[in-house]
Amino acid sequence: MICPKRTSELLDLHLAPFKDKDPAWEVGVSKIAGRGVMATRNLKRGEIIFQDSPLLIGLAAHEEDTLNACSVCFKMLPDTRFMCRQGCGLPVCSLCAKKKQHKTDCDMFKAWGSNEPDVANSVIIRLLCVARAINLSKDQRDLIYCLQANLDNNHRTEVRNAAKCFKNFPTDKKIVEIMNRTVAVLRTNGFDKTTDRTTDNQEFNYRALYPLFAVMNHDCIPNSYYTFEEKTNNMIVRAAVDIAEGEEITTTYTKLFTGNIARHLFLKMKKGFTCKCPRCLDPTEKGSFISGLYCRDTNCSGLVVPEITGLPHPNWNCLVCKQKSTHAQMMKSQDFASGAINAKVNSNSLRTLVHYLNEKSDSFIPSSNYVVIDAKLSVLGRLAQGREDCNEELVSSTRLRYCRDITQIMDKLGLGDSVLRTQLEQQLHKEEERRAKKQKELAEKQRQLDELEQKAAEADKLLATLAVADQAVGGAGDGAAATPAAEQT
Ligand SMILES: C[S@@+](CC[C@H](N)C(=O)[O-])C[C@H]1O[C@@H](n2cnc3c(N)ncnc32)[C@H](O)[C@@H]1O
Repeated sequence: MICPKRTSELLDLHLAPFKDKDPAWEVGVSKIAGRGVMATRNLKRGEIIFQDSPLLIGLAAHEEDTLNACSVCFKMLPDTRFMCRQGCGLPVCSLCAKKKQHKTDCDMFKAWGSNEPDVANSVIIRLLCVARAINLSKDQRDLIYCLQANLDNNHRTEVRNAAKCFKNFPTDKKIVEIMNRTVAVLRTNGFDKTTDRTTDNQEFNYRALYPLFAVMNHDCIPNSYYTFEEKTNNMIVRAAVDIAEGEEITTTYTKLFTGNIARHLFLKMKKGFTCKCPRCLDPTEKGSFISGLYCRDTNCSGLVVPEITGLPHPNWNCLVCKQKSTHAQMMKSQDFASGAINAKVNSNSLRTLVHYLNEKSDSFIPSSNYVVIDAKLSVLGRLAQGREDCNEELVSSTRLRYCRDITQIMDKLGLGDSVLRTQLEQQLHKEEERRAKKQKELAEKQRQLDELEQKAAEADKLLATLAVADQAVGGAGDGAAATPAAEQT
């Protein structure tokens, strides 16, 4: 393990513009693994713990991505003429083309000589984040070297493949080693993520290295969560729950709603470790039954969970009738359910999907299963876009029901705050407010109706009285008229 003190010194230099005078964190020896980030005082849920800025950042440029995003500001560019006119092989906007960052990138890639400088090549564009490490200061580079790098067999492939795209790719061992090391550090600690920018409403994929975040260990129920500052791409880490002084601040490297086995496989294959957090050690995942399936015995309504956690192919056990099933048997049920639900998710009609989730899927997959949760999240996402052809009542009831279902599962898991929880709570709040407002309007309409009815009843009553009076007067009149007439005759 690299000394936490040296890591702290280098992090202090990197974070100098943002670091509090009295930071709420320090790098220390972790009980989970190697170094970790520790709380230096009690932290309240929601409190900012630290701000981290990217030491390296660049476009993710996956093969399937559109490549017309600026390599400096990441803004999407028009489909044509987005490549640098200097022939470096990088996409850049006209504003950023004049910036120092691009000049450095451009000089480096021009010297390497892209084979096809006018064609956007995902391998070249993706390499930029890695290649930027070459031009960092010594302290910054030391910080990269200070971070954990899982040196698996594949970490050299990226640079090797990129080398084929240039005529004069560096052969200097030191430079190639910096790039290979950076790839390994990025793979162990980096971010490869999609972001939706709210201001320009554009989505872009980037890869980045946030060095303080890179020292945070994983827990499947993390006690912190992060958001990004749009302008700077800085990361803001907040407490997801109250955290006591001395406690380790953890994050999650996986999606919150992945089942035990999928999380285990991802962490083992991609991050090289086996998680032993309480959620991972509990086959029911804290009673949330996220991976739970129905018993194969049609006469039993029990839930089936893995017998032992931490295995890629465990046997499964029914919690009611105790029948054992093999992993292959249970995966058949899971695959069938996933296939059926995902087919509906990918079909065009939201109404069909909602009907299926509300009325049909419960007969073959428990509503706690991650496939159902994912499908409900997809429905909520589509409703948020507001483009679906659904009536108001369906939108409202679905939103309320799914937000409640998902927050309930989060509560069972013991998950504190997160970006997702905030979004769900906002949607719930908005929907509840809308419903309350509608009910108030309905009550007001009812009151007005009652008032009108009352007035109408009063008017009827009055009319009836008048009619009676009229009749009485009419009757008396007839008599009165008769008399004088009689008198006249
Ligand atoms: C981003 S680094 C975290 C910081 C790391 N502990 C260090 O000393 O630099 C990720 C690596 O930390 C280790 N790690 C993180 N969380 C872990 C956990 N829950 N259990 C075991 N190892 C973990 C794994 O080796 C993983 O590849």
